[in-house]
Amino acid sequence: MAAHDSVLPIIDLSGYINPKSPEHKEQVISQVRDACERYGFFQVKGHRVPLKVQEGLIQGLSNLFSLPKEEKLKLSFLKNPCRRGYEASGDSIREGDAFPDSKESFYIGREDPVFEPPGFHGPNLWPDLPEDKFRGPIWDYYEATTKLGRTIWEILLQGLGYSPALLDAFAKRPVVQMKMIRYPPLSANRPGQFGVGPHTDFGGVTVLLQQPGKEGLEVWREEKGAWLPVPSIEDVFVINCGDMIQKWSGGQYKSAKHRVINKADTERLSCATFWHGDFSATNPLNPNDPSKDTVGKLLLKRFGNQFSLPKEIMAAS
Ligand SMILES: O=C(O)CCC(=O)C(=O)O
Ligand SMILES: [Fe+2]
Repeated sequence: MAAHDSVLPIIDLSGYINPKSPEHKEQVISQVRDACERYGFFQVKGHRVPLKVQEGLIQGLSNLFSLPKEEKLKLSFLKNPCRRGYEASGDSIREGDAFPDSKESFYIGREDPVFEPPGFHGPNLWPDLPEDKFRGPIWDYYEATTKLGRTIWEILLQGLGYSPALLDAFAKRPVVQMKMIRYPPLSANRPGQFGVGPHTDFGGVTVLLQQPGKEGLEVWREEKGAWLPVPSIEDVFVINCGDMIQKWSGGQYKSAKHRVINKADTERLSCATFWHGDFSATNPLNPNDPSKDTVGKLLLKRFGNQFSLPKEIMAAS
């Protein structure tokens, strides 16, 4: 495993999705397990998300973030009970950081017709842009990465010796949230300000697309005491495990700290699809886990802190 240490592995998922033999599939499962144990992060190719869909997403993000600020603020996520919509630069700060994140973001999730407390299901907010400029390509991408997130969960389960069929009970109507992000050019930041400050993701599997050629993501390597930059490669996704997976796998799969610093003097776009599972589902990575914590309970614990959810939403948890 020597060569692995200074770069994240790039795993070819075609060996799992379209295997030439059972061994081929097993090989991918064990590569993913090794990467999750060692880094909590890896990159994937052969994932079956068409390049056209990825390009459509990046173009859609560019269309959205170029809207006038007043237009974007009309869609503020702070006024939305499902926390869907627009988050302005400066709305998000973590304990210990000197400045709020410089990024601006836009959130969507499953498209459910009515709001359901505590706020993981409900309708999305869509900007006033023609269908083919935003909603169409964004939804295609959401669906494709939702499928990829499920495939990764299947692989993670098998890496721990469980059947992928456990996912049927875990994901009847999974919470899958998508965060589209724009990082301003470096010169727009204050000295020491992060695009996104150091954090771990709080839920299940994260499927991340970095705009090709726009670097900035770094992963903390505890053993080395150093940040490892994650290259931004066309048609390659970054996958990582959140805190729920670390907890539910008994620490076998890591939830690694990461951050974003856009060092370039051009904007950087990215998009994270957070695939969590059903709100009321319990641990599929250890079906004998005595704690009966649900996805919803664990998410609310963290969301509550980060977004200052209104009291009535917290009370419903
Ligand atoms: O933009 C990126 O590369 C990473 C974003 C991220 O870590 C997050 O939104 O949780
Ligand atoms: Fe993250």
